[in-house]
Amino acid sequence: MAPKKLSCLRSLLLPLSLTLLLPQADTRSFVVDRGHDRFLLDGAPFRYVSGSLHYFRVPRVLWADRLLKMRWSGLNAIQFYVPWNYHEPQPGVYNFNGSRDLIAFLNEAALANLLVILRPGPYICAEWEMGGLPSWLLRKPEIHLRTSDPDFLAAVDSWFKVLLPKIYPWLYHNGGNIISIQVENEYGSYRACDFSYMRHLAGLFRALLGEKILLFTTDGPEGLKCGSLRGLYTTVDFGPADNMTKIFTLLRKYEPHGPLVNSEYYTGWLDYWGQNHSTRSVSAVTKGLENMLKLGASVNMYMFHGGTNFGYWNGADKKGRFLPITTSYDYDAPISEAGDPTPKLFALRDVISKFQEVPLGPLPPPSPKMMLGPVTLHLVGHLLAFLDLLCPRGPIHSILPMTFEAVKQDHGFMLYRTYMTHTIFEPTPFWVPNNGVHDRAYVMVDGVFQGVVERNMRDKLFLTGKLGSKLDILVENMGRLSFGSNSSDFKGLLKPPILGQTILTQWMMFPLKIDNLVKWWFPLQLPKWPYPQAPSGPTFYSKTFPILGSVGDTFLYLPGWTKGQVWINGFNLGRYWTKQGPQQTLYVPRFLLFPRGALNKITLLELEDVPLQPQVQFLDKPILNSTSTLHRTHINSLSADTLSASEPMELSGH
Ligand SMILES: CCCCNC(=S)N1C[C@H](O)[C@@H](O)[C@@H](O)[C@H]1CO
Repeated sequence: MAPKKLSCLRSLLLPLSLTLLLPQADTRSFVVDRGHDRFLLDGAPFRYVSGSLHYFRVPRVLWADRLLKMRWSGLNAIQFYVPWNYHEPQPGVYNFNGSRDLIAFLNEAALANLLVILRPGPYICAEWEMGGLPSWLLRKPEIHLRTSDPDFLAAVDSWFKVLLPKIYPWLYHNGGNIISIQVENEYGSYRACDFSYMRHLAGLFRALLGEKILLFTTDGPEGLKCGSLRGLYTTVDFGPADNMTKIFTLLRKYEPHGPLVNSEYYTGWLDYWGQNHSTRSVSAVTKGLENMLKLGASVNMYMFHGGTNFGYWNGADKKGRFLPITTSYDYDAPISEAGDPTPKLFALRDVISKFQEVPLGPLPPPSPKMMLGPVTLHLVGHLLAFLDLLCPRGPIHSILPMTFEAVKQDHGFMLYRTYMTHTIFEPTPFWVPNNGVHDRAYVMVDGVFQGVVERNMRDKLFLTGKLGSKLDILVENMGRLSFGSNSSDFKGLLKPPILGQTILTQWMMFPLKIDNLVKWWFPLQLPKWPYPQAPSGPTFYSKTFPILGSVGDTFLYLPGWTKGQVWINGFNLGRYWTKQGPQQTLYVPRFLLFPRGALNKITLLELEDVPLQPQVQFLDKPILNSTSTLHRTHINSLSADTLSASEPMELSGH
């Protein structure tokens, strides 16, 4: 719905007298009043108290619920990114449908009476796959991302010439709810410091959005030098533990007048697989917010609702080593991953209420939760048994291994196959030089799982084999660097592996379309397993099951499983890594599940080791803070009723 119609809708909802007072598009304005260090909205002093949520981490059916809760919390604005790679999956192919319907999300925000601070990038960071940049940019391996590299700018121009005209009608002065737009993202933290790039972006935004919209930049205090640009309003980001006075004083060097703005006030923090769950205390977060509001600053809380990295969408950081982000983006945010208000939300609402009106009326209750299980899964088959279906076009042949990007495989998995050129009797070291496994390699000889070689790790495998034995290497893309990348994060085998003294050549690459197989081909007439031993390593498990009671949000718990990917009724729920933690459960929104006895289907691709009992549980609470060592104690501490089945179900096997 275009904003003009929207304002008509609003005029229907409001008493006529008030409608006459509503400013029409020609008198609407959102500007910086440098004389009084404040914003003006329609000419009146205005301060935003905003919160971030990412439509791309929340299924569309849940958008209205989350936005209502944010409005009720006392926010008058929301802030969100637009991930380029979410909307342009292939060059020139655009997707703004379903959970990618950006305009529908803007409309939902308007209906919730929330203004919008939009951050369209082109780079967004956000712990999102490649910081929002599409991986197909890397099909030109020499491209210099986030610079005035002509190849990069050509792709950026082409994308923004599609996106920006879509949001133009939604600019506040045109009758919409977008009050400001960020150019790039923390550019000052990027090594390039390419001012012609930033000037190009600013010019493009002005050309496509006009002169009225407020354009701004956001940087940490150390990034202001390279991240700010004349003509763009300068803002900062910092968290509760940072020195607000010092940072705002530094900001004044760039914006001597105008409102103080913290565009990312961290209410929590991100999680990496294998590290402890991050939290920020309620007291610290609320104290910091109050101090900023007392100064008259406008603040956006990052995140107010984090959501989930479904599918393969998580990004990664590099802090000495490669650190993939977890599937949960709970962020210890005021609204939990499952959409439930936390004590932090109520505490923040109390602070906001000291400075501006907060809506009255009850907050919607937490969503209904459901426990179920245990559900015992059955072996569907080894990944290699489905190779023809997973790679219907057959393999690509090359003397040296090719990257995911070179074969146009954006996400997920690729199988690399070669044959042993001589018999190896003694266990012989196998490795990939220059840390060239991006990111995890599951190694098999004639279908027998040998172990894992992973990025950052120096460990080697020791292999034996016969002349002509198949050497299969399943490589998993764990998500491209979203921050801290001084070079492009190509995926796959970046160097030819070495076995003993032999550089392995003559490769076949099988880009695997696993999601298609799970969605369309299961249940299958099981293909014959061609090897004598039982399948080990990458294997599919599955089960169909009815839900006899009422359906609710639930948290899939996979005790004893190691690492893999999960689909529920064909929806890619994301990665699990029980062995690493800290996340032990995956959020399952209730709308994914069929009620009243209809059959639901869970499918796992377990990449390493399967528990003796291939069971999973559906819990009514998440477990996000149990690293592998902690996990055992945690599981012992869970009350019996949480762990044991609520009641065993009659499971119809398929
Ligand atoms: C280790 C953090 C990497 C840098 N990211 C930082 S500081 N952040 C700023 C960045 O702009 C935002 O998109 C988020 O990525 C946020 C962390 O949640």
